[in-house]
Amino acid sequence: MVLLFKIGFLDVTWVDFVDIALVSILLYQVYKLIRGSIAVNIFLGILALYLVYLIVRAAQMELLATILGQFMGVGVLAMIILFQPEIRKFLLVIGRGTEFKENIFKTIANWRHQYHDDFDIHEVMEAAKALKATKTGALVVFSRDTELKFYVQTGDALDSAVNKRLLLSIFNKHSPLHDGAVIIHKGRIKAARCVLPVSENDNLPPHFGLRHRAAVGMSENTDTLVMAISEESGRLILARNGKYLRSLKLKQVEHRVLQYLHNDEPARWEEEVKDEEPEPTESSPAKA
Ligand SMILES: Nc1ncnc2c1ncn2[C@@H]1O[C@H](COP(=O)(O)OP(=O)(O)OP(=O)(O)O)[C@@H](O)[C@H]1O
Repeated sequence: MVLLFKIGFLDVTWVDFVDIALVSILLYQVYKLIRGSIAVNIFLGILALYLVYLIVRAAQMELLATILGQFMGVGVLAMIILFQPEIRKFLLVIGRGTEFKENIFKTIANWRHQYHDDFDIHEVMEAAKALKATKTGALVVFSRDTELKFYVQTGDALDSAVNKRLLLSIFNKHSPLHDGAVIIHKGRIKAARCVLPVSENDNLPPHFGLRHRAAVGMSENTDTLVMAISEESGRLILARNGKYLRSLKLKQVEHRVLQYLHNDEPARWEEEVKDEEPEPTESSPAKA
């Protein structure tokens, strides 16, 4: 190994620089992933404990080092349990971003096109327009690649074509199916009344109720695009990868849904989300 310089008894090589750079990137990515959730506090706590352990061990404080060493011994297992949702999310992000996956998608593009032609997005948009106008709460999950069997099973299976009247009937306040979410996959309404995971992100606006938290939570945990319409204000949000867009015009919503379905989303979707205009206050009504 090429020795760059020495600090006391430490031999510093270029590999050490690469090592430090990679660890820094990894830590930053982990921080970015868990930022805003309570997991960040646990992560910082574990990091602080580990640093203390390193110092204690270097100072050869045997007793304290042994006690902290016990914690560190079970640390990996504890971290897997504590960070289970974040690890899932991390692996999902990696899997989603690989070139391999992109190539596969391109290869089967024709098949994808055929299936999306079966699905008339205007039916959903017309339904969304009516739901917003009548302030009818709605939660719709678009799943491009997976059937979401686990979530479908939490509701009532339907397997019907997507059409405006059916969506309006489902979300009608007097319908027994109106509670929970509708899942759309391969141009079919797979199920209604589905229960979605609720986001624990502390940074979501306080006025977000369970419906919106469920939309964001679902997008955190799965590779889906979720649309929520508020019963209180008629406001619509689109959630993706734990982020959300609001104040969108219906044309923009349609565009986003199509981009998602055709796997043609802008690389900077998440950054764009952060730049969205702030939620209007009570005195300034929502635009969407
Ligand atoms: N985890 C969940 N999964 C699926 N649907 C949910 C979930 N949590 C809430 N909902 C749906 O949201 C509805 C309203 O919940 P809540 O009143 O807390 O939301 P809200 O955001 O305040 O309402 P709104 O968005 O209409 O203003 C519930 O009746 C249910 O249909």
